[in-house]
Amino acid sequence: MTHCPARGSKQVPHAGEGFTMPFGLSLGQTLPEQDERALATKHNAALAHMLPLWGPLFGATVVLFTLWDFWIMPARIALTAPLRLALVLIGSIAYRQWRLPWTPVHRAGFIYATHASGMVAGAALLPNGLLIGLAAITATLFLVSLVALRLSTFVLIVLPSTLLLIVLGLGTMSPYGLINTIVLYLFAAGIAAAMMAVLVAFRRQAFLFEKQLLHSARHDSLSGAANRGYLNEAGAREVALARRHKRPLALAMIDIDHFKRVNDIYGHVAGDNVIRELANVCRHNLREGDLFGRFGGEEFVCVMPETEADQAFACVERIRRSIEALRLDTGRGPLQFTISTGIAVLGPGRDQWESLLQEADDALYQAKGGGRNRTQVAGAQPHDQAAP
Ligand SMILES: Nc1nc2c(ncn2[C@@H]2O[C@H](COP(=O)(O)OP(=O)(O)OP(=O)(O)O)[C@@H](O)[C@H]2O)c(=O)[nH]1
Repeated sequence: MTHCPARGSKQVPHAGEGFTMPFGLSLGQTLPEQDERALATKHNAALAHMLPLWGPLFGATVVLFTLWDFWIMPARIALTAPLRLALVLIGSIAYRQWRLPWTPVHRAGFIYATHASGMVAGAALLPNGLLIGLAAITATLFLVSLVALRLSTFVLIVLPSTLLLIVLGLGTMSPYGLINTIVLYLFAAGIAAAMMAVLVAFRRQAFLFEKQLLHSARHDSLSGAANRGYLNEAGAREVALARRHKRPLALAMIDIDHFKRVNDIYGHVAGDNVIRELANVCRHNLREGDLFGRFGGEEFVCVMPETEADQAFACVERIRRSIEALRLDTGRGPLQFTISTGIAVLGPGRDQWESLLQEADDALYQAKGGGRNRTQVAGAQPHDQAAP
């Protein structure tokens, strides 16, 4: 048995420190690896929605630029138009997923790189064209700040068109014009990269807020366990999965004995501490894949996938003995308490969430009737299972 906190009882992890900005934004802040991955997945999904808009957007810029080429130098249109068209066609490969292992970030990056390179290459064929090309890729550069989540991705996306701008500028511009162009371009790229950093900080903050909200909506604030709504939702899912794959699953319903008396004698603050302590002991004894939730006032439910009746019994008995050995300090003297538990396992006639709960509740009732401070497995002989 591992000692990882059970599911349904996890706390929201804090993000790594970063440089704090106005609005509480933290630049350079890092989230735990799992959260970074979840954020990237969300970002990719949003980008996948945005990608179809890029086609008409870039298509319109290419048409505008071709008209511009025609106006500036009609004689060169036979050169510039096919060049731009070729790069646009290459870029349009990325509008489809095909069967390539590329994410929407890769696809958006590829589209930007080919279209921006098309703008630069076409512009270089016109007199003073690179200046116009510079303005065009500067404008589209800001799209990259929406796409990239890391500076390295940003650099990788803008690198091809940047290199092309420098190489073609070396061949077609005066040194003075080239330096001006590069300085202006780097300035724009720097602003776009800074925008990217701020947007990423916003995204991380929104991600954390959403996660905290979701955690509060699903968990009980006193014990930190899953609340009844989430317990029912996640528990029913576990039962359906176990039923489908014909895997064992055990459900334990734990109830504090004579809790009303605890409240009456030691007060409600001590009663609340009892609930917290019980939740801590359960969390400590359950597996990471187990689900732990507060079913009602002083009643908790543990859903243990891949667990047979005897394993569930051993686990619950460990919890029961730990609780029995606890001494809590209260203003009215030391407090000891005990628990009773009913266990039900997935099987014929109890293969639904509700029927399992009912079985466990009946077994709990039996445990209470048998004298409390004991564990009862549904369908088993009380004397086999009861605590000595
Ligand atoms: N301190 C505190 N008390 C609670 C909380 N939720 C429920 N209770 C109390 O828990 C008590 C439950 O009492 P009963 O349902 O009579 O059960 P019991 O006294 O534990 O008796 P048995 O279950 O038969 O052993 C009630 O007095 C509730 O007010 C809570 O969050 N904090």
